[in-house]
Parts: sequence; C-alpha cells; structure tokens
Amino acid sequence: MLDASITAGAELTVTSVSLSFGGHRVLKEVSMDFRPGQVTGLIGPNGAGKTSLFNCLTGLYRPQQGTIALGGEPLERLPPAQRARVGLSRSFQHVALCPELDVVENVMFGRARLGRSGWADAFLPLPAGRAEVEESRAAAMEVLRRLDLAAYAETTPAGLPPGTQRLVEIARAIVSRPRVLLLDEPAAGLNPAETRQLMAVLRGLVSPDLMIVVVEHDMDLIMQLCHRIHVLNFGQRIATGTPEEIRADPEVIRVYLGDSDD
Ligand SMILES: Nc1ncnc2c1ncn2[C@@H]1O[C@H](COP(=O)(O)OP(=O)(O)OP(=O)(O)O)[C@@H](O)[C@H]1O
Repeated sequence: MLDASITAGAELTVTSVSLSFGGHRVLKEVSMDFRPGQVTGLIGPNGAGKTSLFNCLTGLYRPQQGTIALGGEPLERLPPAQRARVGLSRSFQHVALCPELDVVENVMFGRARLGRSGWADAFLPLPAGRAEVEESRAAAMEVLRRLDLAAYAETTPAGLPPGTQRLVEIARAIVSRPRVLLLDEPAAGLNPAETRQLMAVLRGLVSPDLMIVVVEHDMDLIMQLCHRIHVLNFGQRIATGTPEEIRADPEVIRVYLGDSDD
C-alpha cells in the first residue's frame, strides 16, 4: 500500500485492456505500466498488438475493456486531442512531416496543443496570434539546437536524410514538453550510423519528468536503450523485465528473440 502511494500520480498504467475488431481479439487483458525517468520498450512479433496498444494510449482506438490512467487520472473519456493536452506525444512508424513547411515550422506544429489562439490567428494580423507564433518559433529553435538540428531550421524536410527527418519528428514530439513520449519504430529505415545517433538523442532526453516508450524491432537499440521491456505476443503480455531478464526469458526467446538470431 505504501509503495503504491509513493509512485501513484506519476505512472502511465494500463489495466486489463482488451481490444477487438469484429471477432478478432487484438489485445487480451493487457496490464502494464510505464515509469517516469525510464525508457520502456514494447516488443513482440509482427501483429502482436504493439501499435494497437499505442493507439489505445493515444485515444485513436477505444478498448472495449480495461482502464488507462496517467498520473492516476483515467484517460478513457478523453479524445486524442485532449490526451495530447495532458501530456501524451507520439511519433509515427512512417515519417509524417509536412513537406510544404520548413523544419522549424514542422516543429512548431508540435506546439499546437499548447496554443491559446489557434493556428488560424497566425495568419491574421492579430497581436496575440503573432506573439504566440513568435513564442512557438523560439521554443522550436531551442529544441532544434538541443538536438543539433538548428542548421536545418529553414530547409524543407524532403531533402534531408531519413535519420535527420526522424530526429525532426522527435523534435516536434518533444517541443510541447510531454510527460509521455511514444515512439513507434523510430529506427525503421535508418542506417546503423543514424540509429546510433538516434540512440544518443533518446538517451539525452531521459529525465525524471518524462516517460519514453519505444516500439521497435531493432533489438540492439531496445537492449541498449531500455530500462524495462514489456513483451507482447498474440495480444497478450508474456513478459516484463530488464533487458538482461528479457534476453534470458525462455518464452520470449521461443516466440520472438530466437527468430532474430537466425
Ligand atoms: N483498425 C484495425 N482494424 C482491424 N484490424 C486491426 C486494426 N488495427 C490493427 N489490427 C489488427 O491487430 C493486430 C495487431 O496489429 P498491430 O499493428 O497492433 O501489431 P504490431 O505488433 O504493431 O505489428 P508490427 O510489428 O507488424 O507493426 C493485427 O492482426 C492487425 O491486423
């Protein structure tokens, strides 16, 4: 009881979540937690339900059963935009930058959830809107400098290497100072040097106020980066542990890790 009260208020908790499409059960009574100050990996074979769980966290999917709570507050009733407002931020499996906007504008877009006056005001000659845009630009530039991307601020993303585009997406995801950063296959399509750079950036983001959750098939990245790992298989959580514990888990080796050594 005492332990629970110490950590209550900080974690993202998933309790007995089930999700079905038609008769197809995609998540089966999944329970797990994500802790501030940690990078948590979510791994498992293709189709295990990792992205579906992300979608339940962000509100894109509504589970038929179970609860999801951030800092003890249930999220079920909040639509995706409001979940962003309470501090959930995500990047997608495929690069999702706007090609018409330059890099700094793409990152500014990540501040939309904090906006008071809305994007339309930015195009109107209203002082409040202009001040907010300037504030957003300054915040975006600060994040770009932090990730060593300031040199690309005025360029459009299309010409940038995949690794740099991915870092811009991460800049956009963190500019709103989220409490939870959900990354869906951040290393997909990156070469080994870009993956190393990504790992260094993610390590640099670890802080007591932030939970980072990574879905990824690159086991080197997962094992080197994560403090804890949850493993899904056929919609069920089959293991939770440190990288060492997960590497040694016979069930995880059988259903997932064994394949990657072939
Ligand atoms: N909107 C949907 N409608 C119907 N079925 C869906 C939907 N979204 C996901 N599924 C199904 O849910 C199952 C889990 O898919 P999901 O994408 O969550 O797995 P995953 O673990 O992220 O896989 P991968 O590693 O290949 O990305 C799959 O069988 C998929 O077809």
